[in-house]
Parts: sequence; C-alpha cells; structure tokens
Amino acid sequence: EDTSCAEPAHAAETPRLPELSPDTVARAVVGSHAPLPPPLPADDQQAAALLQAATSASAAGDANAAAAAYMDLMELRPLELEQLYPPLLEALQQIYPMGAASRTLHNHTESFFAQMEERVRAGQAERVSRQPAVYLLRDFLSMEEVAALRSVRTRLRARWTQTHALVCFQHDSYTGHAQLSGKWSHMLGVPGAGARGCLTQEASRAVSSIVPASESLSVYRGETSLLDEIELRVERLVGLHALHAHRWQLLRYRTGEHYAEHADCTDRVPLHASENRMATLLAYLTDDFEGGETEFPRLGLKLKPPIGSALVFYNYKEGSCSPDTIHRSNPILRGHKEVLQRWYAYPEQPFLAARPISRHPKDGLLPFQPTIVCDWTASLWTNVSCRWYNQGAVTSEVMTSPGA
Ligand SMILES: O=C(O)CCC(=O)C(=O)O
Ligand SMILES: [Fe+2]
Repeated sequence: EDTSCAEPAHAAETPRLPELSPDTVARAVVGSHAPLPPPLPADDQQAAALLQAATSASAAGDANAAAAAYMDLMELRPLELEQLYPPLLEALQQIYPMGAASRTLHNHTESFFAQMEERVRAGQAERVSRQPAVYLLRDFLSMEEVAALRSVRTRLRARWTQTHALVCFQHDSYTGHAQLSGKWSHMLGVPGAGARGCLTQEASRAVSSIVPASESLSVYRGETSLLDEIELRVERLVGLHALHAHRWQLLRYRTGEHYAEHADCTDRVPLHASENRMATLLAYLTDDFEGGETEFPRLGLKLKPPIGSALVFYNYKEGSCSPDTIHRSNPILRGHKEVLQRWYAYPEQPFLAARPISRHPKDGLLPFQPTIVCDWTASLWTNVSCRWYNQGAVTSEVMTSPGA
C-alpha cells in the first residue's frame, strides 16, 4: 500500500501559533472610534435588473439562472420574501427534484462502502483507516478542474467584499468579557455561561480584520456546471448520491490559520435526521504549503493528500457519531491551502444543497454580508478557531436580539 502521504501524528509536535485572545478582541473594540460607513442606499436599479433577469430566465426555462436571480433579489429585499417565494420555489424544484420519482433510493451507507471497497480493489483508492473508515481517492480531480475550481472561488468570493463580516463568538471568555459587555447585538443564552453571541456592527467592523479566520465559501447546485459534473462523479465513484448532499464548500486557509478539532457529526443530530453529516468528502486544491495537514489525532493520522485527490470518511459508528473521526486542519506554517468540501446526509434531502432562502431581516445582516464564527460547536474544541462564511450562521431561530 502506498502510504506516502501519511506520517504518524506523534512525529513532530506542530508549533502553536499565537492565538486570538479575548483581550485582543476587547482592545480592538474599545480602541475603535471609526464611524460605520452610511448604509448603502436601497439599490432600486439593481433590484429591478435582478427581477428582470429572474423573469426572463424563468420564461426561457433556465431554472439555474432564475433561482440565482431570485436569491440575489431576496438578499437585497428580504421583506419581499412572500412575493418572491413562489416563483423561486418553482425554479428550485427543477434544480432539486423532490418527490416520488426521486425517492427510490438504495441503502446509502451500503453504496458508499461498496463503491469505496471497489475503488480499493481497482487500485484507485487506499483505505487509510478501517474503523472509522477513511479512504484516499487518487486523481479525483484533474489539474484543469483544480485550476477551474480555484478561479470559481476567487470569482464568487468577490461578491462578499462589500461589507465587513459580522463577528460571532461561542466561548465564555469572549461572551463574558467585561469590556465587551454592551457590545453584542445578538446573544443566545447567558453571557459567560455557554452563550453564543454576535458583536454589534460597529464592534464587528473593528475586529473583523484582526480575527484570523479560515474561509468557507458555499456553492450551491446550479451555480457552476463543473461542480454539477463533479457531483455525478461522486455518485459514480464514491457511492454518495447527489440528493443526499449538503452544499459545496470551498475552504481556504492562509498562513497562520487553522481549524480546531471537531467531529463533523454530532449526536444532537441522529443519523436519520435530514441534516446529519454521515460522510465527508475533502478534495485538495493546493499542496504548496507547510503544516496544514488534515489530522485525525485519535487515529494517529496526519494527512497531506496530493492535489486532485480526495479524502472520504464515514462519521458514524452503529448509528452514533463516532468520536474517533475527530479531526482538525493544522496551522499553515507557510503558503496557502484550499480544499473542496462536501458533507453527505443519510436520508435524501435535496434542499440541503440549496442556497438558503433569504436571511431574516432580524438577523441584522446587511446585503451580502459575511459572518465570522469563532468556536461554534461547543464541546469538542480545544482552542478557539474562527471561520468566515458567506452563508449566514445567524438566524432568528437560533439567535435572539436582547430587547427584541
Ligand atoms: O481543511 C481540512 O483539512 C478539514 C476541514 C474540516 O474538517 C471542516 O471544515 O469540517
Ligand atoms: Fe471537519
């Protein structure tokens, strides 16, 4: 077996880079007196152009273009959700077919193991761990596809640069910090005792540039034909069906950035729940960096798969989230890491891969405003790490404004 990309985890202790601290955040917030720029004027022209694009795309039967235009319109005009929803839903139902015809699915877990074992027999994949199952699939993407995906990321990322990110914390040392009290626009729970909160727009703006955050740029079905093609390849080679997929994520880490230990699954979401993360696919788009390994500490695996290859792993054991799947992205010591990621759910759930319909006005997010979330999933973290998302992590269901 070729294990050239695996080296034992204990070989060298990764040096720890200085981490974000609550005091640094408090100093940035307290020391900043820059006024917020005035809100962008309601862009009626942009909205009218989007509505025009949406209507003509639906008339032409281009569901992908219609859905994208309706979604952008909702980002600008969240209050018009009720008028925009019916035609949007019609477009989405073409992109994400639901219902009897698509419901005759195989046992998804079985098809995953059957396909991956077949890949191993055919010499296309290597079983890196048996329990939990972790496979390395070689030559999953061509070099041309890698380059194309990297430019997709650059292109889509450009849309999210108009405003600073809203910055959210879920760690007692931040939510309970004395100097940060009064600087929160959303807080769920008791500050300093397991709460999660988002800073005000002013405070977010002051800290968004000092928070080292890796990035997750969401891409949805229909947004690029290349990923639509690749999802069929995953069905064929990996046995994970498109109708079980979460959104695509294009991850990026710059020097110094990492993502702390976590499992992709959680027992708060049972295997049969629609939004569970039964299996994970990570395809590597760069390799010119030091550090940045995908490490599974409980398996003694520290992996740096070659460009174009994919790691796929199964997150459950006997129906429960397996803690042995805990993994992290080690700090980047030099260079730049990009990964294409997708989670797969056990039951069919086509809309999981869809762009979420409008952020609620109560979220307090500006149009096309990203969020930075530090320490989102409480229990498993060993240290703080932050991630930038273009998909709102704040929703009125989970967050309540104090006084709202
Ligand atoms: O980038 C990696 O190596 C791992 C990313 C990851 O585990 C995640 O985003 O859930
Ligand atoms: Fe993960």
